[in-house]
Amino acid sequence: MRESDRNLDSPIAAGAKHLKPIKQPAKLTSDDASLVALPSVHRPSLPERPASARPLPHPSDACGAASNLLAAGVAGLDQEVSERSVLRERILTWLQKNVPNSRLQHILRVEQMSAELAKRHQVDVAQAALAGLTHDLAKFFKPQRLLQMAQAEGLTLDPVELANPHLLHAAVGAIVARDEFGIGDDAVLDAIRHHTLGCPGMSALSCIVFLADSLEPGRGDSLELEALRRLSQQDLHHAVWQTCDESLRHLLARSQQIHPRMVLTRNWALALTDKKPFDKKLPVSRTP
Ligand SMILES: Nc1ncnc2c1ncn2[C@@H]1O[C@H](COP(=O)(O)OP(=O)(O)O)[C@@H](O)[C@H]1O
Repeated sequence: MRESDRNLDSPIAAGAKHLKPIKQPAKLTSDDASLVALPSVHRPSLPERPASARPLPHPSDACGAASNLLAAGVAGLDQEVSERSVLRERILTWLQKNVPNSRLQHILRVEQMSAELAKRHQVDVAQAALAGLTHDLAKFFKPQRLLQMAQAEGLTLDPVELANPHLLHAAVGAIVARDEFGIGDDAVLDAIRHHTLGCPGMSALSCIVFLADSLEPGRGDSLELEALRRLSQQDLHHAVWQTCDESLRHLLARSQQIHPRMVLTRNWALALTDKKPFDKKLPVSRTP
């Protein structure tokens, strides 16, 4: 299911032919904004007076205080939304210089699908959108650069990564997100790190970006993909398990090396999935 952009037969490349032009940075909706916590407002303490001496607050005072609080909250919210929008612009400008347009379109669809899945599963939409937007920052780094950056970071590389340095684009992408864009949110950095192979115990946010990377609409419209998209709306762990199975089948069919972390991710997600009978509409194996 997963293909490099260099392969013109890849689902992404195929899907990209039917793609819309690069979207302008979407404005955050009021729904997204509502997920941002209002900042607490410091109120100076008043000298104590006996209860009997305290005048009852005039209703208009209460209204004034409430509207001050609201104004302070809205200002904080506006600032956070505008900081996010500035960061998104910076990332988009960087991506336009560092990845081909077909990959940028994929990234934008991953951002979008991550945000939708986050909303559906009550996960932070802003974190999901940011992780989706940054998951492939290092996708087009050359193998030598990936190896060198991973080693400089002190990462221990296993034999499959040494033989396939491209797998390191996930871990190196998190380094770029941190160093180039100052992203310090560990949940977002983990979601970038785990977007290709997953990781046992990964958060709902990481599950979402892992799934969005494999299932975004540009990946195709096979029955399997459609079924996995429906499943991702209902049950993240079940969808991670099935998506790993799909990727593993694909790797086996092409005689590619398999990184064991995906097998561990698959076993973890399988163990967390209720043993319900399969949805008849969800194919579990390919028939010739
Ligand atoms: N478990 C795995 N073991 C080895 N290679 C893998 C595994 N999962 C994915 N890959 C390979 O890693 C590369 C990158 O995967 P991915 O990040 O999903 O990229 P893409 O977005 O191009 O599909 C692909 O070439 C894919 O075949």
